[in-house]
Amino acid sequence: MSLLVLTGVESFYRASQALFGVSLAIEDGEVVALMGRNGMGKTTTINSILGLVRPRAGSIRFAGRELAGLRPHSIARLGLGLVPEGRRCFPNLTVEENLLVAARGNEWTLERVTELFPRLGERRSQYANTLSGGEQQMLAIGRALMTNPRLLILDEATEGLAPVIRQDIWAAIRKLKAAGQSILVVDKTLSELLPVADRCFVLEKGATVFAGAPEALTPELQDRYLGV
Ligand SMILES: Nc1ncnc2c1ncn2[C@@H]1O[C@H](COP(=O)(O)OP(=O)(O)OP(=O)(O)O)[C@@H](O)[C@H]1O
Repeated sequence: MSLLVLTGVESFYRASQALFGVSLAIEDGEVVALMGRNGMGKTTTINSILGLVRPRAGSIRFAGRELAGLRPHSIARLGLGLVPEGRRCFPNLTVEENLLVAARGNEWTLERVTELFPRLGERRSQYANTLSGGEQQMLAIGRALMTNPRLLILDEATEGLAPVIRQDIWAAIRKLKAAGQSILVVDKTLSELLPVADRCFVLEKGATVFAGAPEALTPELQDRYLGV
């Protein structure tokens, strides 16, 4: 059984339709890339999975369960861990407190997160608002992992960060993949994303227009669907 399956999802913001038929599937342990130019519906797809936007048509099944009608907190509890665009941590809690308040389950611990991101270990008693942008992003990923998600969702996790920090984050994503973590990634850095992805889905105007292995996403297709 697939971990996550979207079939013909249509979502709206009030009267304005944003998704016109998004279909995608993620198997357990896969890293899946969700791609497309700005405004094509990637974040709306993620919001639809999480129940933050209610689809009006189509189906979203997570671990065999239809998510339609469930509230966002119930959906999150089924095992979805989001790292949102623009990293949200508690500014007035320390790194350690930020991680501990997110903890649910016992596979991911403070120790494991700080092993993945040693910088967080070095700064464990620092307040989150004193961290650099990259460190806050690592903390946001650490917080999502502390919930022990069956599926980790990264929405533009490397956007706007210094190159050396982006490399740390990609290295962490590769380690998570090697550990068998299922991940849905939205990111514009194709040179990092394509080698780590098992499968890619490309959205155009709110619909899935490509589904396949990263090797099948030829330079021509990249140009057609992702070029500026
Ligand atoms: N809160 C909102 N209210 C109304 N329309 C919205 C809202 N959020 C997004 N949209 C519209 O929905 C469509 C899809 O946007 P979405 O943010 O999902 O795209 P995206 O692929 O994630 O783009 P980006 O890379 O810019 O984040 C766009 O036409 C956008 O203008």
